[in-house]
Amino acid sequence: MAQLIDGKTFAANLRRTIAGQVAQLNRGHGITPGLAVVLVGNDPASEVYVRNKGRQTIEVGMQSFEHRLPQNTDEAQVLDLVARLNADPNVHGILVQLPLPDQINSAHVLAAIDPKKDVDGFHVINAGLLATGGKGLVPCTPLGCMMMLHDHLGDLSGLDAVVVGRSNIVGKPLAHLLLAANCTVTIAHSRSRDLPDICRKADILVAAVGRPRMIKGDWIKPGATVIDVGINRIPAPEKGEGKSRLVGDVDLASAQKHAGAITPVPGGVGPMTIACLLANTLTATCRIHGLDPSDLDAR
Ligand SMILES: Nc1nc2c(c(=O)[nH]1)N[C@@H](CN(C=O)c1ccc(C(=O)N[C@@H](CCC(=O)O)C(=O)O)cc1)CN2
Repeated sequence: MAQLIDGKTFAANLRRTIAGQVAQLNRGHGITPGLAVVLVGNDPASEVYVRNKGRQTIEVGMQSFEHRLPQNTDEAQVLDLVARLNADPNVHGILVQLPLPDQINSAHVLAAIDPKKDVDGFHVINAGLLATGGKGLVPCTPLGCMMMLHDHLGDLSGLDAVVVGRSNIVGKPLAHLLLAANCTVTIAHSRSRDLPDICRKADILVAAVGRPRMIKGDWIKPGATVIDVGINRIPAPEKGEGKSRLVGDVDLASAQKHAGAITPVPGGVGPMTIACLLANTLTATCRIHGLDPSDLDAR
């Protein structure tokens, strides 16, 4: 039976470390990191994520600035807010919660964020720095996946990694991070031919395709480490009428019989996303103030 990689505990430990580093930054330099989160509209899942981000930001000792705009906000209004946040010296990190309402072009908004404050790591400058081995800000979910992989496997050099999914937010940045860690990386997707066979070659299998329970146990190499990034809400009539449950992109029950270790959904990669957002905010704060984040005590 596969070991379950506990993202909740991992994230809690990371937040404890970050809280210590924030206190250190505050004591030593009089700096308090500030994170601004922009939520446009009333998507129920986004509401929950933004609330959790605000709460956890405060818990680690950072300042939280929450900006809620109505569903009918136009692009110019969001761009105006981003410009003000770019110029605000108390704000070190800016995050615009996705998805945005249809009338707003996300690419325009993400491009308007100062890359130094882009704690989501979605700006093309940060994407380019990641692709070319530079020192930018790395998207939170892939960063969390790498932390869990290093913790579980140590050195990843020479391992075969298959990433199923090619999004700009997860699949592509994670492929770059795995490559930088000396893995042999294959990016596959829903249209890849012989997807089960491609997956069976993986020592590290990452599922980020957005299709509930698509990856079956017999697609997994015995003993492989499986990272399930999927967050899919499916109907759960057994819990009562109109109820739903969260499942990943991997069929956990069958995967557990083949994998060596696997991240569950919920409780795997998800909690690491917000913890890594806080880590990125700390990194951004240090860099903006000309400090080296690695000088902070990581205990
Ligand atoms: N600007 C961004 N927008 C979005 C991102 C992002 O990284 N930046 N990612 C997702 C949503 N997201 C954070 O924003 C996020 C998703 C899931 C979780 C999480 O902890 N999931 C839990 C389950 C929570 C639940 O019960 O619903 C888990 O997997 O255990 C945190 C953050 C899209 N938008």
